[in-house]
Amino acid sequence: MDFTPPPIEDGYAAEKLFNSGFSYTYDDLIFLPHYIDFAADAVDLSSRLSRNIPLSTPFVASPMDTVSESAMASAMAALGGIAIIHPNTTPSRQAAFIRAAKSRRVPILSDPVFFSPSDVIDSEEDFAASPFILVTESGHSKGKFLGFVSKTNYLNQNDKGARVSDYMEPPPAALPWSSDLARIEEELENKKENVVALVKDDEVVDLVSKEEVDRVRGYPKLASGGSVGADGEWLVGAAIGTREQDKERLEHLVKAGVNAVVLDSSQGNSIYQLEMIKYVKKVYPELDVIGGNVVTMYQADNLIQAGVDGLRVGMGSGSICTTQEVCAVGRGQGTAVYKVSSIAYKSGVPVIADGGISNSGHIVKALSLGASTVMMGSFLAGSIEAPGAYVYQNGQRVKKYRGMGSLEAMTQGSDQRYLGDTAKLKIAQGVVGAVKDKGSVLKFVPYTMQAVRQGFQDIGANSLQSAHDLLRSRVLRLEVRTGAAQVEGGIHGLVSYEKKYY
Ligand SMILES: NC(=O)C1=CN([C@@H]2O[C@H](COP(=O)(O)OP(=O)(O)OC[C@H]3O[C@@H](n4cnc5c(N)ncnc54)[C@H](O)[C@@H]3O)[C@@H](O)[C@H]2O)C=CC1
Ligand SMILES: O=c1[nH]c(=O)c2[nH+]cn([C@@H]3O[C@H](COP(=O)(O)O)[C@@H](O)[C@H]3O)c2[nH]1
Ligand SMILES: [K+]
Repeated sequence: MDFTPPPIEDGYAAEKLFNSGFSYTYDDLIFLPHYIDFAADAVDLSSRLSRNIPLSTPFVASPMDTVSESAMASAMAALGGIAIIHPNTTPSRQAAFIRAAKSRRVPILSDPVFFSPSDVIDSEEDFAASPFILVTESGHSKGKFLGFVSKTNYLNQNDKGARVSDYMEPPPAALPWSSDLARIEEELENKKENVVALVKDDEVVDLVSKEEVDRVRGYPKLASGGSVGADGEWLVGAAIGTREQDKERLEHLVKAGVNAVVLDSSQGNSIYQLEMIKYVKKVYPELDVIGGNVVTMYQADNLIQAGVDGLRVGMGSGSICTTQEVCAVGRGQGTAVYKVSSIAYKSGVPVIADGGISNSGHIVKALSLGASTVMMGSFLAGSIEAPGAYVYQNGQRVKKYRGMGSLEAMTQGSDQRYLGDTAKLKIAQGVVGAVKDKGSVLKFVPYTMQAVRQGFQDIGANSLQSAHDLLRSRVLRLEVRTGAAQVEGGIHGLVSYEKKYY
């Protein structure tokens, strides 16, 4: 008999841990630290959203109507990430969000509104999210630029029934649409003006105020030129469904210059999606198509065979998701990301870890388990760039955040997907809620990135590729945390505390 004890293992390699029959999520897992021979600042987090879309920041804003419209798209692109514009609206409005985001290269908070000179402003609401109303001969973006009305100007106007031409201000100095913040600042300074117009192909696309320039200047300096395509415009993605009418929607999006399209389903391994992938690849061979959602290797393999350029992973892991409860289907997000990535990388298909991200540690885990990017809803929904206004709830400033499968969101737009030809009964797979005010993504995303770099440094990965190499060569070691270990890993035993990350 051989009484030599088996070797003591210092943590498990991922493949051993994830073959144990458990569905693990991020909080169940912990990485063992490795060896550091580089500075945290040296960690390179550049990645790919899909086969042909490089990103310098591996962050993606979710296609949800309380997360991604034009302001989020320009801010995420400015940060080196990308937003996927939600489809819970008409095709032309979804396309307009893409156009608005792509028509400038500064992450200002604006969605331009156009009036004709004879129009009358009914109320402050006509300004929507923009501080200005632009007046053109036609009342649309195409047309001679005649002047503008600022919200302050309107509020100070005694005769609210007056036509805008009676009190609008004349067009300010103009700059090309692609001007950066420094160029705009210089022009404002030189002309001693408070506002400058951005023009593209002889059309006014937006106005930028000194106030907006100062606001953006107050955030951490943007590290790169952002996510920019070959045409010099920011990269913007958009989501569509898998119904016949989504083909027409896609045509609108392509005309607006969309850079990648996400097929938005909770269970992506369907005949509907396989057919849509083939259709998109045939009609728009240059366009990257991202399939999903999937959580198993089997599902992923089917979509890869059909030709996807990217995979979105997660079923029921989102903060507003009730899918696992309602349908009893899904997977712990840590396991899902690891399993799908372990097959997708062999075909060079990047994986988006979608849902369940609530802190920087979750991002480190998702990326180190094989994902190329993380997609976030709740993490971004409390920002000023997310659609909707802040309200007070129990003394806290919050913004609405809702699932796209919640009854409220379904009634708003995605009704047809549920009440298709046969389904008569509507079953919600998501809830409506609220998230805390987090300020601008231009501030908290750079801090989150830095925290992620520190996590990478601890595991000895100086890039995303290096983290994936450590994972696959079994150098990366991890363990499952018991309930008590999770309590220990959190804040505990204090009478009170204040949690501040930066
Ligand atoms: N990631 C997640 O865990 C989940 C996400 N969601 C989100 O909610 C939204 C809706 O998701 P789903 O309900 O999965 O939308 P979906 O549009 O993919 O599916 C809705 C229903 O329509 C059917 N369908 C789709 N295409 C069809 C076609 N061409 N012909 C006939 N029937 C067709 C589907 O089989 C399904 O029964 C999405 O934004 C999704 O991201 C919802 C649930 C879970
Ligand atoms: O079960 C669901 N019912 C819904 O109504 C719903 N809406 C969004 N999603 C998914 O959740 C992701 C965002 O999750 P987080 O807030 O955790 O980032 C998103 O990116 C989606 O994958 C839903 N899942
Ligand atoms: K959930």
